[in-house]
Amino acid sequence: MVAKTDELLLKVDELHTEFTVGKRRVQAVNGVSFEVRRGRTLGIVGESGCGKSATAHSILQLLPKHGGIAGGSVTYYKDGKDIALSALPRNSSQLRAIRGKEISMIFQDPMASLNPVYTIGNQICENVLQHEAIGRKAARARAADMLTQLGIPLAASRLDDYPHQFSGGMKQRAMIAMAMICNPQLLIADEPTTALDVTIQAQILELMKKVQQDFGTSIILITHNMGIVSDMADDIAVMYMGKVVEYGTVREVLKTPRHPYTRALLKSVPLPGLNKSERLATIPGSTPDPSEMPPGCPFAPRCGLASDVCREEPPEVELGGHHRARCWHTGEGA
Ligand SMILES: Nc1ncnc2c1ncn2[C@@H]1O[C@H](COP(=O)(O)OP(=O)(O)OP(=O)(O)O)[C@@H](O)[C@H]1O
Repeated sequence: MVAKTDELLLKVDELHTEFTVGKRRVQAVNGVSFEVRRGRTLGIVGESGCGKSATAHSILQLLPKHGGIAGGSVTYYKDGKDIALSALPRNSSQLRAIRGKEISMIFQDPMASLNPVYTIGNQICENVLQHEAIGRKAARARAADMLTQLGIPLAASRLDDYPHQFSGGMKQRAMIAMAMICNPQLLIADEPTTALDVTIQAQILELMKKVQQDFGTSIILITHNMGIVSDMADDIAVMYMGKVVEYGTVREVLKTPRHPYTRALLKSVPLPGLNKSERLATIPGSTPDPSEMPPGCPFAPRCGLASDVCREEPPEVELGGHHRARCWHTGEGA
């Protein structure tokens, strides 16, 4: 079992990512900062459209042509050196060498990422053949071993199957195998279980925990599900309208949430030991259009604590430890 540490692996600092849609400019990521430490899981949580995926895709610059990083930085710490990932051209050989080898991603929908015309084995081996000086036979053996570790019976013979011969849960395991085959330092999992039924969801999440324990992989887990975050993550970044509004360890954020949005999110999901006796609440109102953001705090129109001061950009308040929240009213309403 590999221990969790406090050593920095990735730092995202004041990241801005924009998309241009016709004449509109969408600020999908609007000054996001967080850290990922070795062997730990950071959960990024927030409602649909708050910029979770755009943040994840910005780390490896996996953005469409009409999108790009407009400010801030992403730094990867490797063997005592820091590499400014956001400063590398998106098709540079340096960035390509990191993608899939040191930092890899798994996506929500395995069907969108698995190619139907290639066998599972070919697709898993491709990654390792691309990044390592290894023969096809050795790559196949490693792929079979990885699938076995991920609980696929008779893995060596299943390598010749095509994606349509795998069930949903098996496809997601194959995706994890593809992402893990090069033993990356960081695995970014973007809603990895949303498309699966709850039993398989639980199995896949357990597998990700095991992979982390066995290999010491850091994980960024993106989800809209606070329950999954409370179960899986060590640290949490709560996002709202392209910003991290609260950040800290799971204990700091779940036990003493200080942003009204985090509190509202927590009241809207059943969490063991946290809100047993309370009725679940919904968050009133809806998120504003990201291309027409109101001035000041974007949550103010939906917030019970909002006052005149919230028309101004809220400060990021340091709350002790790693805990911080972006709000004028962090001391109220607990
Ligand atoms: N390829 C794109 N082109 C244009 N706008 C985009 C693109 N991808 C995301 N956006 C916009 O950026 C904002 C953030 O989207 P993003 O997908 O990052 O949110 P999310 O929190 O991951 O949502 P979900 O949970 O629904 O996946 C949204 O307003 C979205 O419409």
